[in-house]
Amino acid sequence: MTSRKAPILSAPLVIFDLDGTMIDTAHDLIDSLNYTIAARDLAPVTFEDLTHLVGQGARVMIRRAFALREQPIDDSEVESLLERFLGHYKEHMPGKSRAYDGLEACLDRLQAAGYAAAVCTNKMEELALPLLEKLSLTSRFSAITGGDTFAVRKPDAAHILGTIERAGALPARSIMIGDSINDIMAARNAGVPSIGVTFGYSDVPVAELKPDHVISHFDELTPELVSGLLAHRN
Ligand SMILES: O=C(O)COP(=O)(O)O
Ligand SMILES: [Mg+2]
Repeated sequence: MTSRKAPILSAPLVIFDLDGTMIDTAHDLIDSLNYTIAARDLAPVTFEDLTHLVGQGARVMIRRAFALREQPIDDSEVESLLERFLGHYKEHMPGKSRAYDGLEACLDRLQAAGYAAAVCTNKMEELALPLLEKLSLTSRFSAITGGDTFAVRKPDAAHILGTIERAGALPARSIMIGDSINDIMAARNAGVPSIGVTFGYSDVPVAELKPDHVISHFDELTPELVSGLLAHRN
C-alpha cells in the first residue's frame, strides 16, 4: 500500500463496484462456473442462482454452488476447481461482458466536472485488471483494487478505505456505487454515502439494502447527484 498523503484539495472520488455495476459479466461468470462444476457432474446454474452465488469472489462462488447442489467439497478441491474456473474465464475474456449502457458517458461527465473514479471489486485482481484492460477502461481509474488486494474485502470498511487511499482521495469526499449488499454494507462501514443500482446481481431489490440513493441507469449518475449526496452525508 502506498503511504502517499492525500492533498487537501484532492478530487472527490466516485468508487465503482465491477460485476453487476459497471460491467454485465453474468453470462461469462455463469459459463465459467458451469464449466467448472461440470467436472463434478453438478447441474448447471442459472442467472437466478448467480444472484445468490456471486459477491465474494470466485472461490466463494464455487463453494456456494456446491452448497446449492448439496454436495460436499473440501479445501483442496476448491483450489483445483478455482484453477479450472480461472483458466476458463481468462481464456474467454472479455467474452460477452460489456459495460452497462451509459457508463462511459457517465465517466466522461464526472471527469469533466473534476471527479476522480476508482474500482473496488471483490473479483480477484488477476481477473478484474485484464477485464478492465480488454474493455479499454483501465485509464479511467485512479485506483483499482480487487478482493485479494488487501487482507480483507467488502463488506469490510478497509477495502473501501484502502481504495480511497490508493486513489489519493479522502473518505469525506468519496462515494460508493454498487449492486449488492457487500457494496452498501462496505460503504456504511466506511462511513461513505452509497448509490445502489437496480440492474445488477443482488438477490434482494437493492432499495431494501437502504443505500442513500438508487439509480436504474447511468444517465441518472450526474455530478449534481454526487455532490448533493456528499454535501448531505452524516
Ligand atoms: O466477483 C464477485 O464475486 C463480486 O464482484 P464485485 O464485487 O465486482 O461485484
Ligand atoms: Mg457487484
